[in-house]
Amino acid sequence: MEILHVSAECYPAAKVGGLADVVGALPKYQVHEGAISKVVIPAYRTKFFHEQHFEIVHQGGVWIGRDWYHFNVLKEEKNILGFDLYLIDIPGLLDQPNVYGYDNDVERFLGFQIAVLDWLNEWKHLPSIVHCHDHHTGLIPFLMQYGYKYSHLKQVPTILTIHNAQYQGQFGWDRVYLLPSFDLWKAGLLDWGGAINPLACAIKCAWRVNTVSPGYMRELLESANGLEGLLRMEQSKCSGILNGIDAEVWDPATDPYLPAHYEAAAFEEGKYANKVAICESYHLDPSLPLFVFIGRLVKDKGADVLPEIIYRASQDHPGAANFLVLGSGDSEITYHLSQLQHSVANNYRFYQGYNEALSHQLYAAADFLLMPSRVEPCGLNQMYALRYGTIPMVRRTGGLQDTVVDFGDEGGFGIRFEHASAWDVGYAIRRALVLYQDQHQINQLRSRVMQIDHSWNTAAHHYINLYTSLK
Ligand SMILES: Nc1ncnc2c1ncn2[C@@H]1O[C@H](COP(=O)(O)OP(=O)(O)O[C@H]2O[C@H](CO)[C@@H](O)[C@H](O)[C@H]2O)[C@@H](O)[C@H]1O
Repeated sequence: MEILHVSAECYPAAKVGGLADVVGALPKYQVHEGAISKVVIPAYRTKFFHEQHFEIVHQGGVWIGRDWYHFNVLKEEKNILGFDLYLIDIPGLLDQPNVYGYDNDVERFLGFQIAVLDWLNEWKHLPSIVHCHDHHTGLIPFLMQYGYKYSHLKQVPTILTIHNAQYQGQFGWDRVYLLPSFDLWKAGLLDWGGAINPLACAIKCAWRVNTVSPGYMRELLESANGLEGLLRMEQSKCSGILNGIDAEVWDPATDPYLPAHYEAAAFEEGKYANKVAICESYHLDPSLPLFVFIGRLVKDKGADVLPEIIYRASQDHPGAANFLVLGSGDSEITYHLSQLQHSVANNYRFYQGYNEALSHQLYAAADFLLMPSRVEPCGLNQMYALRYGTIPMVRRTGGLQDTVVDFGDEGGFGIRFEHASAWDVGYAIRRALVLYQDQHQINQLRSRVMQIDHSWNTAAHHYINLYTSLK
């Protein structure tokens, strides 16, 4: 079986968030399962692009409306990720340092998709599956079915994985001329709500659709940023498969970013050494419980309530806990988090920006990880926290609900709350502080959570079963 994953991100080549982690790990585990799994992403000008070696395996040209671009398909030479990685290099379109955030993102990702299909058209054999991730690749299932140039690819099954249905990549019909010619009788498949909607189009045209947790799949049928009705209509081909984590990259026993290593059998000394290292760097008292937040600073992650949560906790329990936030995103949230450093001077630090090394160090150093997400399709952070012996504190939603059981319930190990409000999270923090006083109990929980297996083994198997059902 040969699978081609098409995505905008893949760790470590290009990462903005969890999509990269999934596309950087799932194929590796599929290779372990005996499949041939390949990944193709755009050739952004990232550190990885400059540092690795590539060979050109295909050359072509794409029309985006009236503009013509030459493109190269590059293959990473040494197979350092454990699977074949291909980059679509389109000078003038994709040769930028960042993944998203340009005025011409519509043209950039259209160019990427068209180049992938043009390249695929030239393969001497066909892959068994084309697996598309999120809206940046959402027009591929449609074009494989109805694009005149790609009739050769009609029989290849397509899968869409929805990592986040909030983002759909819509653009106006005035730009339909950017697409390669297709059967106009099928134009309705591109449309949702009067615009071209790549995510909606993929939900209609992919052979199977899945989300990254069963809980999120159920939620989307009720509320999916306008796509709930469509998902209900297509429900028979939809399912939820819980993400895993790359247990080789995320392993406190070997993680190269950590100053001290540890494992479940003997974690206390090593985990504490990581906490001391972070507290020294950030001038915090290591004897206090450390609460961290890591993630994109957007409302969906509940980041807008963090300032109030932290301020209130510092008022209700003066000098009893430390907070450290690592993130970047919305400018208003960033401003409030920065300002908070003046009012909670001794017990709160804010690292604004993206820092992969620091994120690993924080999962290891923290006692508690805060995730007040309003929307969380799966969430990887809570699984990384568990692996590093850190107790996750999560809102009861999506994949968080599927992976974290409250320690007050039978077999539980985390802290759950209902609402992304300062009141609810404040109560959860109160419970965490009481738990922290009982070092025996918290150590038992830490030891237990470190042993939970969230590796990709199970999920990789589910995906292979899904592909096999399409043969
Ligand atoms: N400032 C920063 N510095 C360093 N690292 C940072 C960082 N901000 C975030 N990260 C890292 O980015 C990843 C975030 O992953 P998530 O799954 O939580 O979120 P995301 O919303 O991006 O993904 C979407 O896709 C994934 C994958 O399917 C789903 O789990 C999720 O629910 C869905 O919203 C983690 O590896 C985290 O450590």
